[in-house]
Amino acid sequence: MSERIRLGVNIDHVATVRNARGGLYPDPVRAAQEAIAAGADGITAHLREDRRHISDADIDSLSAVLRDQARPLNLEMAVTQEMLAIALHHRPAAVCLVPEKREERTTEGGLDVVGGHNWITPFVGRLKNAGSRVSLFIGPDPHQVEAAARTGAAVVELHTGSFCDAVRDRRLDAAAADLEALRAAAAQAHGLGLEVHAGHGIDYDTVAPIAAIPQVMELNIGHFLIGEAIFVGLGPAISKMRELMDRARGAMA
Ligand SMILES: CC(=O)[C@@H](O)[C@H](O)COP(=O)(O)O
Ligand SMILES: NCC(=O)COP(=O)(O)O
Repeated sequence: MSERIRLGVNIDHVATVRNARGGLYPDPVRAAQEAIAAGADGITAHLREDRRHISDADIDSLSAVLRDQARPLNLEMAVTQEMLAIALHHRPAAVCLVPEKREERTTEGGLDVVGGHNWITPFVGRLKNAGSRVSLFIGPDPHQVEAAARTGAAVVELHTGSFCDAVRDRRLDAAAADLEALRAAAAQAHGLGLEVHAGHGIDYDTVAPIAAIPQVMELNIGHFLIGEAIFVGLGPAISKMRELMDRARGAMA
């Protein structure tokens, strides 16, 4: 399996910069349009309960603009009634259910689907009935993968944060173990009929081994690309990430 791997660009941290001063600049919608023009296959935005970056107005605008451009919005959200109502209103192409803790700096772990099965499953059903493709953001844990398949979700997005942190910190044994866990979880999920995505903390140094996992069909990458855009521009940052993804995939063929 060496189909072209999709790139979803997460624009949360364009909104972080905007919110640092208030006002409207830089505009996440413009970032989404420039990301699409640079080759992104879709846009991911995380509407957090505390609205620390992406706002409800951003989601309103992104929904309209991406629908007009026939590009998917992947709305990341917590499993709450508030977020469900927002998702049912916008009916985005994709919804990714993620865990949230108010005190966290960023998403720390994956969704506990094993523990939350009874309330996650009907939540998935409501979103599917509204026409959204539902993804569950989970760690590369075989029990979580199996539970995710039982919810009726179409996709699992594997949390790559532990692997990326280990590579950054040069903890090579931990990185190897994390990569093996990602590979095993991807194969297991695919075998259960789930589409496999991956994301969190991916940068130029970590994208290749993740993109080389044959079952992975989409990467969602944000913080690093927005940071790199400060130095080289969003388009060139995305183009380089795209090239690294395609090279990793091509090496598999
Ligand atoms: C789920 C995930 O890993 C990210 O997409 C998430 O959006 C991270 O949260 P922040 O963007 O707030 O860091
Ligand atoms: N789900 C992962 C995502 O959308 C982007 O995560 P990051 O690259 O901002 O860490």
